[in-house]
Amino acid sequence: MTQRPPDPSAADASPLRPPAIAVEALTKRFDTPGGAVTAVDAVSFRVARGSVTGLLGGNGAGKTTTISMLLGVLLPTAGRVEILGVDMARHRHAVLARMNFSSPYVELPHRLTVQENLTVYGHLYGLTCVKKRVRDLADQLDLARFLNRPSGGLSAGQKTRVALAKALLNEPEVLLLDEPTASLDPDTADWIRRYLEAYRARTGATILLASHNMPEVERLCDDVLVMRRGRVVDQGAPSDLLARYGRATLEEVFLDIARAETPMTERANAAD
Ligand SMILES: Nc1ncnc2c1ncn2[C@@H]1O[C@H](COP(=O)(O)OP(=O)(O)OP(=O)(O)O)[C@@H](O)[C@H]1O
Repeated sequence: MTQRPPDPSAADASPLRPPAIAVEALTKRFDTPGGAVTAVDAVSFRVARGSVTGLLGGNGAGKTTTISMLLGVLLPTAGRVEILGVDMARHRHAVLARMNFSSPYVELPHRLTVQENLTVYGHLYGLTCVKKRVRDLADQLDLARFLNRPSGGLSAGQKTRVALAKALLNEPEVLLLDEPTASLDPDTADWIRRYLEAYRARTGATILLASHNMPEVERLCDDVLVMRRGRVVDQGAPSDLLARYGRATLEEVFLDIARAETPMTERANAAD
């Protein structure tokens, strides 16, 4: 496991290095019996290296579909994704070892124990000291007592922690997290947030985090992307969004955007 130097007090938006994530006109349409559904509609955004960026949006806004396309597990209908400067459509395998994800919607094989699951993934990721890495992560994420239990028999919160351990096996430079603290009790959720903060501080990793938990986003994120009906309708630092909407909390900003007929950015663009 290569140890990167502790990075960043701040995200690296240097124009000389490609951003961690660059997305251009990304679109996903699903054909359904009821007609085509445009889940992601010509979305463009960048995520700076070393940042923790929140991906917000109401149910069905397109967050999971976007993350799936960033991972390359879902093919875009149109548009382009670059991760760490690598075109995912053409050279996905050159960058997969440097990224990882966790999602409550992707379950690990139920019958395998936690230890077996993490070991299989460790080998898939080509780690050299799988046993030690699994032991270390089990210690860090307080999973040691679950290692010999079948993954399918764990509680939702325990599964979330195992999924995070799986996502950290290869010490990714780009970590995509879909609702990482969903179904965790407040104490465990707080512990996971501290873990992610420490992980970012130690490794300089970039984290893109879809979340419905606004205090979590305010605490963890340097930058926020807000999706609505498949489009990115606003982006900025939490403090910028609070100032722009004249609100005290991100929750209020979220409600303003969710309930607006036309979000503020679209109104501004229309006026240009
Ligand atoms: N495989 C699919 N086939 C058809 N429609 C889909 C498919 N996957 C997603 N959708 C639709 O695409 C839209 C975006 O879904 P997505 O899961 O990306 O939203 P989300 O922002 O992650 O929502 P949530 O917060 O509820 O998890 C929704 O209207 C959803 O019904």
